[in-house]
Amino acid sequence: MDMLARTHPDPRAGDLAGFQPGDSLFTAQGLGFHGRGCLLRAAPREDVGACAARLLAQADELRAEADTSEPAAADASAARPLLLGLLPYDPAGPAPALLRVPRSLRRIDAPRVLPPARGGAIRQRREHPDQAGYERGVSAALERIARADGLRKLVLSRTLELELEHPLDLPEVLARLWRASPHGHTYALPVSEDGPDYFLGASPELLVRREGRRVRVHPLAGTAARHADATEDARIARALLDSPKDLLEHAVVVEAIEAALRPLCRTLDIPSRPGLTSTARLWHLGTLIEGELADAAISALDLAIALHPTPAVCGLPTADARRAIAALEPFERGYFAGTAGWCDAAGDGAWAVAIRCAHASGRRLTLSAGAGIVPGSVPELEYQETGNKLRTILDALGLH
Ligand SMILES: C=C(O[C@@H]1C=C(C(=O)O)C=C[C@H]1O)C(=O)O
Repeated sequence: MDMLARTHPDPRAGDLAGFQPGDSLFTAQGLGFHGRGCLLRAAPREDVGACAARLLAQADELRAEADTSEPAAADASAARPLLLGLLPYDPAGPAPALLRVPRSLRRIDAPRVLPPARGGAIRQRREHPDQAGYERGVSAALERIARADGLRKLVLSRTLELELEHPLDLPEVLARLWRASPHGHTYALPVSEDGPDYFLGASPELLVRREGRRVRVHPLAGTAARHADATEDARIARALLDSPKDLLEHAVVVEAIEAALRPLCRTLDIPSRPGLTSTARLWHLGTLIEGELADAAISALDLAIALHPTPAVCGLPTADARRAIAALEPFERGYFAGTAGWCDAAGDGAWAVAIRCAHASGRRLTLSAGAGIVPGSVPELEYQETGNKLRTILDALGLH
């Protein structure tokens, strides 16, 4: 019985060369899950938490049935059913939550495919909104915050729409993304039934990881562009650690995460000041928060739902920021600023904030990036910051 095929028939195990349209990928800290096919999936509009529990319980039952009729699995890791998922920024928006228990799953520990030195070419590009439109949006956001009716921060984003010479070559592009950020989270999930549309990216930001009762969250907020000269780069990093505007942007995120986690944890360790996290192009303020769950029944996905969206991608208070973003951004975020990750039947898992990403549909690609707006934000600098974030994903995709 082939209800839960244990490994892909592809002989090149461990190699992304076997990645096919319709497959899913999520990697975190050098460990990747490559899923193929779909054994079980969420029903449209089903409650995400309840649905995940139902899918994993069903997958467990199917595994138990398969166990009685099949020899023991060669890959012990496959014995625990696991779902790969992508949740949209707005749970009430048009993009549905995607949760899938893959028909077969394998663990891969390195991309191995060698991407060519040069990537794909861009035929057309359009910024939406354009620079003037984005900067007007930042000014309008600052006015809303200055009204002193409660809104303290909002994250305003923009998109870059591209038409490419050729559709993305997925194995190549995923290897490129993974290599570009080996310590981050590389993800690629099909957003259509048969797999031609993908949402993919390489996020430096961990929304939440759960291992048993241990919980880890690593929010990033507050950004500065890096410099090629090492002395200047170090000066920029020190200045970021002392920037009142960036410290405020960051503190708001930590405050919201503490409010969400405190009731769920019996211990919670929150450093009093942020540290630094770097990517190839950017410095970020980051705070590593660790805790111990009060109730081991709370899964990684439950935690992701409780935390999402943090003010790193939305704002504070959340409901006010959501409304302001809907009024000021002239596009639907879809899966951008949502979360991508995995969860197993024991409740363990990891979810990344879905940023530094692209929605790919044939030769069309939509990239999105946002920046936190607080008192002291300067419209032109926020435009540049979102440009640096967009360049990160363009570089990682090998586009020029
Ligand atoms: C919203 C994005 O990034 C988030 C916003 C940041 C900021 O405003 O400084 C930094 C890291 C991320 O939490 C993005 O990359 O699009």
